[in-house]
Amino acid sequence: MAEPGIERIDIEASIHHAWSMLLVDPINACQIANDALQAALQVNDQHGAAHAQLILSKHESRFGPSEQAIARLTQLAAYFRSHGDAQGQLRAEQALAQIELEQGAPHQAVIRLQRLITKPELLSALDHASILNTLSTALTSSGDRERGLRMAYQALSVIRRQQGTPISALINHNIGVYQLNAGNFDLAHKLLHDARQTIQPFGRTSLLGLFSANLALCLIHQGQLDMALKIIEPLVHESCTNITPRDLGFVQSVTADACFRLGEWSRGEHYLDLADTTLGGDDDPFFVGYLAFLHAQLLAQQGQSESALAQCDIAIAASERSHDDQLILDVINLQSQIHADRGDYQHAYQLARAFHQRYTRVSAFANETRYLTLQVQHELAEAQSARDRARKEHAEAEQARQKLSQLNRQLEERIEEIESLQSALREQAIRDALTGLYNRRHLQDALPQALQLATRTNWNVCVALIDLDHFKRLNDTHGHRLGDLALIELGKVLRDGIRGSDFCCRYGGEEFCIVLADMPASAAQLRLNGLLQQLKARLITDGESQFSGLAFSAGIASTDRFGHDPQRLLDAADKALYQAKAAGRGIVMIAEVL
Ligand SMILES: Nc1nc2c(ncn2[C@@H]2O[C@H](COP(=O)(O)OP(=O)(O)OP(=O)(O)O)[C@@H](O)[C@H]2O)c(=O)[nH]1
Repeated sequence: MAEPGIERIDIEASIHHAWSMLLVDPINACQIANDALQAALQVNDQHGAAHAQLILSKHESRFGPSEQAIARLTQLAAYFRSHGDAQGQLRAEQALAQIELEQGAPHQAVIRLQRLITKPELLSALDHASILNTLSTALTSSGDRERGLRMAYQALSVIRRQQGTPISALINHNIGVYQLNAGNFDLAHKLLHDARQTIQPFGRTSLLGLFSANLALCLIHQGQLDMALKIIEPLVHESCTNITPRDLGFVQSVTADACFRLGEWSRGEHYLDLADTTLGGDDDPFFVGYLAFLHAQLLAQQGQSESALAQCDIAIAASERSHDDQLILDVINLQSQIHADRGDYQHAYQLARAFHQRYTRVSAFANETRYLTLQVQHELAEAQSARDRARKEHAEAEQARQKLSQLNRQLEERIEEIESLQSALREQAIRDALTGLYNRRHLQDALPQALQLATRTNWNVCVALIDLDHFKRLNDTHGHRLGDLALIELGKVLRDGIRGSDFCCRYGGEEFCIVLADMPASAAQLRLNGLLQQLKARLITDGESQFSGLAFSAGIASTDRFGHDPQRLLDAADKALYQAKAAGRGIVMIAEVL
């Protein structure tokens, strides 16, 4: 059995591909969707199957019986809703709105579509633009032309980064049709021409038929009949699989129209017959009106004025329903001509006046539309530049914020560096470089502090001065290097031999000082004697010479005898040290008050 993970990716990719092709190459899109459906059913992928069916149903709604499509799309919309698939639901509902629109229920379509865009931020640009485009057509069909136009331009602004795509062509085309109906032929020509150019590379699709038919209709209104025929006639014999019956019927009708206006009556009649067959039974008011008008032209030319006028009445009624002002003007004009040809000048005159009144109204509307178009474009451009400005400001603020936090980081690093440098310097200032012990400067700060603490805690503190014996001789005999090593060794013995709360420092030269807290003088003497023995036992060597039996003399002064004045204690300890030296060295003496 196939690996389900792999099938899932294939199905998803196929569905995505089919969606993107549905507009321009529906036959191929359906083939791909069908394959995806089979694959999805095989691996029991309900989600994939539903999306594939959605594509097939959408196609069916354009090319096949709509009742079946409605039933399937309704089912699919419910399925997507119950499974929380917002995009699936949206696409199914949009397809339903499209059918409602084609079935002449634009109000219903408007309500459905407006529900779909309540949260535009959740839609992809393509889905959003597509819904706005359908909504635009639905609004225009329901008579709200102004909002229809606004929606179309809004759709265009939503996909402004995807110019040249089929959907942008579709939107341009719809605005072109809008301008065509309003009587702004130059603007309509440009939009329809651009839309047709965009869609042409995709081959002979239904869209090419539709866009060409509207462009040809525009050219007819501009009086460029040959050009109109040149564009539309080659598309007339499309097979029904590539083009929807409505689009094909429209192409055939416009071709007939161009022929009639060129005076090519039998050629036009042929195309009108084709259009009748293709559109037979379609009750869309636009097609009903257009076909009736074409028949009226032909009948009038054949001298059957009564039948021609009857067709004109049908055409007027239908185009009033489809809000097609241009067709109404054409029909009134034809009616007037028929009456004039029959010698009924009174009727002809009345109709000419009606034409004139209507024409004035339509022209005013065309002007209003031009103005509205500019206004909408201006509003959208303003909104766009406000959005761009806000985005730029946001980006600049973010950049500044990042720069600031980078500077802060650098500053913090610098401060840390300075602080560690300062503490290294502080440490350096109170440390003796040779032995690593504190130096005399530290003693000057630390001794008064230790004595102050002792006053509060009622401890006895001993200050001991220690001086190496016969150090000069050692230096002279073994050299300064060994002398240094002897100092380092004594430093180690002292540091390792005192408690954590005590401290020792190099007082100067070969002299050291220890401060022992919470200790009577006799205990300090005992401790120092122990250290003396340790030192004596150490072998001091620099690799070349060696020496052992190094000794020191020491004098101890305690607070219980000399009080808490640092200098008095140091002086007393120094005196005791002197006495130890005098007494023969290698002795630890306790200073006594005389
Ligand atoms: N190698 C070395 N010698 C030092 C250092 N500081 C002081 N000295 C030497 O220590 C010696 C001290 O000599 P003296 O003051 O005469 O004392 P002593 O030779 O130890 O004799 P007594 O103290 O009387 O036992 C001098 O020769 C100094 O040069 C040092 O950092 N390294």
